Amino acid sequence: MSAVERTETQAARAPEASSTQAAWAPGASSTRAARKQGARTQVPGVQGAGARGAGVRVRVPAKVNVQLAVGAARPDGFHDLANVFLAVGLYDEITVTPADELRITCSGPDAHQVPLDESNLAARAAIALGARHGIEPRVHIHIDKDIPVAGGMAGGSADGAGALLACDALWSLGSSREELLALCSELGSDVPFSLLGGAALGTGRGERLTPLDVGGAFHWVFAVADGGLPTPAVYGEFDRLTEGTDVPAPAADPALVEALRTGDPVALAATLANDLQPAALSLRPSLADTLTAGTAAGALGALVSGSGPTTAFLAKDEDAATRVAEALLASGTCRTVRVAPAPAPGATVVGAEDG
Ligand SMILES: C[C@@](CO)(OP(=O)(O)O)[C@H](O)COP(=O)(O)OP(=O)(O)OC[C@H]1O[C@@H](n2ccc(N)nc2=O)[C@H](O)[C@@H]1O
Ligand SMILES: Nc1ncnc2c1ncn2[C@@H]1O[C@H](COP(=O)(O)OP(=O)(O)O)[C@@H](O)[C@H]1O
Repeated sequence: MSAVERTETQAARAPEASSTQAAWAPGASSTRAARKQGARTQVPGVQGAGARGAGVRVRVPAKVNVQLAVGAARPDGFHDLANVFLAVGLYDEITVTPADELRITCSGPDAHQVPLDESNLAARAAIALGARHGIEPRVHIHIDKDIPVAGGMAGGSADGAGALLACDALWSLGSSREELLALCSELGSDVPFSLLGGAALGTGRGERLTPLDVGGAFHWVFAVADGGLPTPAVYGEFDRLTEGTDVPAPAADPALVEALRTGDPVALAATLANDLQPAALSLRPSLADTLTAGTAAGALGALVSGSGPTTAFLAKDEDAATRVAEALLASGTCRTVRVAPAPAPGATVVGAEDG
């Protein structure tokens, strides 16, 4: 097998193989809630999930921001964006099964970096959905994490959207897409897109989505850096770097939207843009070497993914992506590389699990 890890060949990991776990009770149970929970073990549309103790497994993609136009800081501390999201084929899998109390476990190479308390976005999603419907979130949430943590690829958001969809199915709530998207936007600016997938323009703080057409497959290489970059720190550095300047209102680039629509990688590469890139490079200057290495290896375009520190490289085709990935690995300018196609579907129920 090539030195380049391919997402398609990754073996499924069992929830039991988790490397970290934690449990807590989110509050006293109400009788009504307990009754509701007990009555809702059937998952419509998922074969074999009606048995007591069965769970729901959901797959959720990572994202790259092909355009991230950032406006000035708003009074609430957020920034207005024109955020063109593209979902890529790197996935976390979230499995939710009935349990005595809310419990969260995580497996995967970066599992030790994932918080296992109520700050975990998957836990927050289960609590929020339960609260809306008077259900105690007595579930075991297992995250099989393949998306780099704190890497600008929305891994936490993916887990939030995945847990929401999985709990909705487990509890047979049948929430509409609009209801789920509204809950997602309460969890975080990027969470609605993790549910939607494909490509979309995010306005406001990124949570108001307009789906975009994508006319073909794009082949991406991601260089994963050592350590993460906290998103608030990168926005803070953006504010510092733009202080005293007139920050224009963010707007989507029509040429980029057209490049997505026609599936043209050369045109997309020419229009890639990330206003957070100078801030990420200011906080992590070594990322410039990674960008240079990928470009020298033949990438059509290169940019920091969102707030970083993952860097993203658009290749002409699958073979070119493999060559860029191998050159990046050999350059020693990143911790690891991943190859992934785009677009990828949003959060999807992929099966039932025995409890
Ligand atoms: C930069 C982006 C690009 O898609 O993603 P990442 O690269 O981190 O994955 C997003 O804007 C991150 O979205 P997300 O990570 O969901 O952010 P949130 O939880 O809503 O906010 C975390 C913090 O980021 C800052 N923030 C976020 C969104 C926004 N439009 N303006 C901001 O200033 C704020 O400081 C906020 O307190
Ligand atoms: N389920 C989760 N997976 C990963 N990180 C999480 C999760 N829940 C909360 N977090 C927190 O969110 C932070 C950002 O992680 P992540 O979403 O992976 O990166 P980014 O915001 O750069 O896309 C992490 O440092 C971690 O503290």
